[in-house]
Amino acid sequence: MAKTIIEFQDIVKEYGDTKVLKGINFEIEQGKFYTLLGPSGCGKTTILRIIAGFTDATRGNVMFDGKKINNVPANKRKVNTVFQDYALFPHLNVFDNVAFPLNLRKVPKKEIRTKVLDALRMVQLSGFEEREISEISGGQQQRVAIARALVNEPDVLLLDEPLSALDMKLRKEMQYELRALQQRLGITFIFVTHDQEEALAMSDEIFVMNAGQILQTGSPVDIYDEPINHFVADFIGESNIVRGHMVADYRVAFAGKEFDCVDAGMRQNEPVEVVIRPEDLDITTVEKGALTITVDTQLFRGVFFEITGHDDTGNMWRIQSIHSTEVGAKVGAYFDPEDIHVMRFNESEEDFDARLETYEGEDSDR
Ligand SMILES: Nc1ncnc2c1ncn2[C@@H]1O[C@H](COP(=O)(O)OP(=O)(O)OP(=O)(O)O)[C@@H](O)[C@H]1O
Repeated sequence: MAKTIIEFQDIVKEYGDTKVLKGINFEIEQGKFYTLLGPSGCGKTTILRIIAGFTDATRGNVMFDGKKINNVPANKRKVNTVFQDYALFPHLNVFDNVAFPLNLRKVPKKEIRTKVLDALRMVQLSGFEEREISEISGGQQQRVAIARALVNEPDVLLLDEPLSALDMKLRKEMQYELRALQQRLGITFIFVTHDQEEALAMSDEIFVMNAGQILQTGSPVDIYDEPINHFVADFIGESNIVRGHMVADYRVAFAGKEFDCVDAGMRQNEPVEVVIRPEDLDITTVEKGALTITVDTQLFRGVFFEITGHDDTGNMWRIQSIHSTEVGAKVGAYFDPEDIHVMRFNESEEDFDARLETYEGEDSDR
């Protein structure tokens, strides 16, 4: 296992009566790409600011490389931040922007030149040294900001929504670039976004946040396939979420019927929520379907038809199918038992992980 570089121990942040972080615990391992993902105002930037030393936590400890750093000033921490608006100096050229932190530290001129040229090479901007900031594109400005953050050779790079000012095409390109850069340098990246697609595409580990809390931690695949609750299932990707109850281990009821599933460890008759992703549902004839759906809308999305409809008990369903149908038609919907994901109400992440571990093992032996 890689070394833990940053640890948050029960971090609380209050502004007056408002608690914006409600007891945050996590460990960040060296050399991985982490993403803090959550809606606006959930506390992502506040976490970055506490790591950087721009804001103090009200309670709790921030550990860096095993040592408490609560009282270490920002300029003494081995972290650097890339801000959303890049915060470049418009009156300085590319070279001088990147050199700025080194000039501040009174690094010798010759060393500055080597380090700046190295940093610009890392972000593929060699030859742009003399350009003014106004003479380069948004994506290039972004890379200058990253070069400036890298020039101090931080152990951890904090990136606060660094792609949000870019248009969609450039944003996608920069996602590849940032990911490749992180893997090449082996520096720990902590990236903030409210864009779930971006988080899924780029991260080794995602912390899904809401209202000052981390709801779930895991790899993109884990979080997508096994969301802990309604919020996470809804926030990450598209979901059908319907209510039901557990009949027994590996047997769940919803939409007035019973189905085999791969989830277990709940009480008999316990009310649950069931998630099935639209891409895991397909349409067939009513006779062959597991559920009968009346089609409400159909949109052609290029690679698939996006069909919405309702079942006999009033649940709404979204289906992505390569087959087309007609509005008003009755179709059968089908899915595999492993595509049903059952969620308990108010299960803690610890209990959720323990249950998954126990029953996933059993399930594969069945
Ligand atoms: N200096 C401050 N004084 C009072 N409240 C603050 C201060 N800074 C942040 N907040 C509040 O703390 C909460 C969390 O803010 P934060 O910027 O961490 O959220 P965020 O998840 O990064 O949001 P966004 O994606 O919009 O940047 C918000 O409700 C915000 O209004």
